[in-house]
Amino acid sequence: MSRPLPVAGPAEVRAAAIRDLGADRGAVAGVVLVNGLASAAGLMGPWLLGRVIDTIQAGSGDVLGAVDRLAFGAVLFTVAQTVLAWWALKIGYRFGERTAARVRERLLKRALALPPRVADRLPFGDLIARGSTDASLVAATLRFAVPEVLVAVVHALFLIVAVLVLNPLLGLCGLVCSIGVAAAVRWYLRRARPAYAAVAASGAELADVIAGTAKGARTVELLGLEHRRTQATEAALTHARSARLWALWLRTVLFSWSDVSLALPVAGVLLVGGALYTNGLVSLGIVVTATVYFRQLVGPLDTLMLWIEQLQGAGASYARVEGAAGIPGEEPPPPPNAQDAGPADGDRIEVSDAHYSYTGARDVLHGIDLVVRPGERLAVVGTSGAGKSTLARLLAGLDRPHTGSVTIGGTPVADLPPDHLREHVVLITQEHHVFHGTVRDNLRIARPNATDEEMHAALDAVGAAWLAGLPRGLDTEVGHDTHLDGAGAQQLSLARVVLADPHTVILDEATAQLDPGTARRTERSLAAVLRGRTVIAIAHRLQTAHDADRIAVMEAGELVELGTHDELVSAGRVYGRLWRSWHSGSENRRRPGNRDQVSR
Ligand SMILES: Nc1ncnc2c1ncn2[C@@H]1O[C@H](COP(=O)(O)OP(=O)(O)OP(=O)(O)O)[C@@H](O)[C@H]1O
Repeated sequence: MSRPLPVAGPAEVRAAAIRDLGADRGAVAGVVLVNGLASAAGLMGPWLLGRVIDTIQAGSGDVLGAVDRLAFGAVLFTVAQTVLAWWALKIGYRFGERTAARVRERLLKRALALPPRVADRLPFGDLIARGSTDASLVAATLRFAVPEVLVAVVHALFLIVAVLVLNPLLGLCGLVCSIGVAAAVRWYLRRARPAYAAVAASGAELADVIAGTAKGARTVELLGLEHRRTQATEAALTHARSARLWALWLRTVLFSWSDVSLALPVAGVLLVGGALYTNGLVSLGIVVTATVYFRQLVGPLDTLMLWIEQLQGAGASYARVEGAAGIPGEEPPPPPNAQDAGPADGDRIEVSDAHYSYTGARDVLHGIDLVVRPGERLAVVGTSGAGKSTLARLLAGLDRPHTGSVTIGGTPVADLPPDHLREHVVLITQEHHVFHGTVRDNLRIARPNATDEEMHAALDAVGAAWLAGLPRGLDTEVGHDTHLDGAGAQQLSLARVVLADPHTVILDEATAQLDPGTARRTERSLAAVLRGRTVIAIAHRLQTAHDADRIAVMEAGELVELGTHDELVSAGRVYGRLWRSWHSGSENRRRPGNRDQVSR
């Protein structure tokens, strides 16, 4: 079971948010400035309305002319406010898009920088949820929340300051009546953070269960585990649903409470303003202006409420996206000379007293000692679970033993940087991948500076005749312009091996599960790839072991026999027994193409 991925704490999320805002500080300042101007223009409308009322009430001079001028001014300021607010939002949205891209790129870079041995053990569904749902939520929030929140805060501040300047008593009255809103927000925030963290975690758990079922679909089908997997999915769904319902309930209370609270400042200002006006302490125009300002405050405060609620979910997602920085990378760092120097002592592979455990609780390899000579063909045989694939992973540098060593030319293979590693050793399994992009892109993964001639030669070597039929040759988009079948995709990945040109190739089930037709084509391609290289084959057929220079026999995590086919047959121990039982089997079992699986 893989350990859950780390989640960043509030301080780390704050630091990341400040970093993201700081990275585009020009845009942030632009939003605040332009929006400040828009808010200032917005204040003029209600003020001019108050002046209209006071002018009509005074009733002296050219009242109509004065009212016309004031009304024209109000129209001008309203237009100015609309244009400035649109401009502020435009700057804000652009900022949001840039920042969202930055957050996604950061997560992607972190995930890609993880060594395969670390990435392999991560909870797959959780990582996918962070890169998709969480990153999208953070991106959407940054895109809309930052500009809208800034706009609302600036607008609200301007309105409050304007009422305080207009009449401090009315301003204070409005603020006292706003306490209900503050109480609602405080109540909500105390509960919302853990609630949304639980929503995000239960979503990731659900993604993990679904991804696990999809990844192991074959095993689920073979072992009849459908009911158990359905039960696990239902349990995860129930968990996710109750977490979401709790968060929704909190949200419902917040909005009902704040709706009532938002009406109070307007009512308070009207009541106190009415009393002040009746006693001749304030003009009617000022009371109307202050009431309209407090009425207008509902708009930005509503926006802030909405975002406070949304930010809880986005905050939990931000914490999960940033938490990826805390995924432990490598165990011990590679020695400095391993970074630039390749193996010094030839291509000799040496496994010395290697112990390995997946979980830390139980060793699955118990002190393996093995030397593979350059150019040798070694077959590794053994019953299922004996540790063959684990040994293959250590030999390929995908993992390192917790004690002992696995070296190539004297250098620990897991310490070799990826570029050097693939020049020395490549593991071929039946899990080949075709990347979105052209055939050329797919091949240059193995050797970035490969020429067209070299790529054609590599595809030729593995018998990829389909290249000639592609509409745009190496520039054909795989998956878009053309579809490659299983054997074609395997040939493409084998051509990558030819280009990487490693001295050692490790084969683990490269063809074991393929249908006979595909397997035959793939084996022909493989033969071309293996020529002139050291080959370590996890042998699932005794014929493969028979053709090898030497055979290593594994049992329960130990290397129990090592020698040539003839030596092991005459020793009459584990391999000898296997060979005799296979050899004395039916004609049918020896027919070419039939698989005698040693490891099952
Ligand atoms: N990812 C893993 N986490 C925990 N234990 C594992 C993992 N992979 C393999 N094991 C365990 O390690 C032991 C060796 O497994 P390994 O796959 O290396 O054997 P194998 O000889 O290759 O078997 P097979 O022929 O069935 O593939 C087994 O007990 C297996 O259950």
